[in-house]
Amino acid sequence: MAVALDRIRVGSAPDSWGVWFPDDPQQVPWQRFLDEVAEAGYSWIELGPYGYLPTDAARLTDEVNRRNLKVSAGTIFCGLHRGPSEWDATWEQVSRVAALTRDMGAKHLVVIPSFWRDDKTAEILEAPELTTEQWGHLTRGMERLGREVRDTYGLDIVVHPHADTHIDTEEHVERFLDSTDSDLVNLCLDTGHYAYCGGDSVKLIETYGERIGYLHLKQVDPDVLADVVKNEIPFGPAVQRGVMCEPPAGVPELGPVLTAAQKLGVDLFAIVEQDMYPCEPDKPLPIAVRTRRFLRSCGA
Ligand SMILES: O=C1C[C@@H](O)[C@H](O)[C@@H](O)C1=O
Repeated sequence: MAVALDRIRVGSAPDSWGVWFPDDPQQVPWQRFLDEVAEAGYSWIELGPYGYLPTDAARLTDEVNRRNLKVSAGTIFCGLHRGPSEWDATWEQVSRVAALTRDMGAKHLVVIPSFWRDDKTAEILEAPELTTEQWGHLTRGMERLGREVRDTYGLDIVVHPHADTHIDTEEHVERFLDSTDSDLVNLCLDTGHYAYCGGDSVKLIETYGERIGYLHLKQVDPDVLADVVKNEIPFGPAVQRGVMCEPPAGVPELGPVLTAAQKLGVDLFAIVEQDMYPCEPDKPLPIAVRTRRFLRSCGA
């Protein structure tokens, strides 16, 4: 009998329906996502890319309430390692997303660092390693973001390590955490991205427990990943090859991750995200139903 994971709040996100962009002909309409995520047995969702779901808070509230759904977070992308000149554009994006996130009753803003390699074209956009000066811009910029988002919108930022960004490997994630103030900046640990970049999620939860503010549950297919690493394939094409797979077929094992998170003794969102852009419209629902059932078997 699995341990009851009563501090874990499971949800899902547009990402698990193949949604990466606000508007794209290869994606399912937002009404279908909302209908199916509720049908699959989830009660918490994220906003996904801003503009995919309605951006009018009253309208979105009506749509989620009708389906007994609640919103756990919104998401932004930013390149604060480039220095203070990035602030105005970042804040302009943050203002829109954070206002909607707050108005939907959520408490978290997921912050994803910008990509150093283009998802679609594989073009190298920036060096994969930051200079010492850029690390300084990144950590001070994220602290400023954490402070201003909290003061202005009442939300906590949770920074999301991600493949093909500068916060990816164990070394980079630990460096980021060691260089930022825990009162201002914590982590959205994405178990799939962390495994993709060679990290061990259970170890990170056990050693940096007080910095884990939010979870994305995701698994990697180790065979596809070996090929991706060997051939230096960028993240977008890697997803098309199925590198992020349906639990429990991949790694890391999610039961031990959830048990380690439960032991932290705090309430934590654990939002399922199986990247699959682009996908056939009938593919996500059966996977979502099976994944929800699997997580229940783990106690969540
Ligand atoms: O949180 C996420 C948002 C997606 O758009 C992203 O690319 C995905 O991999 C992810 O983890």
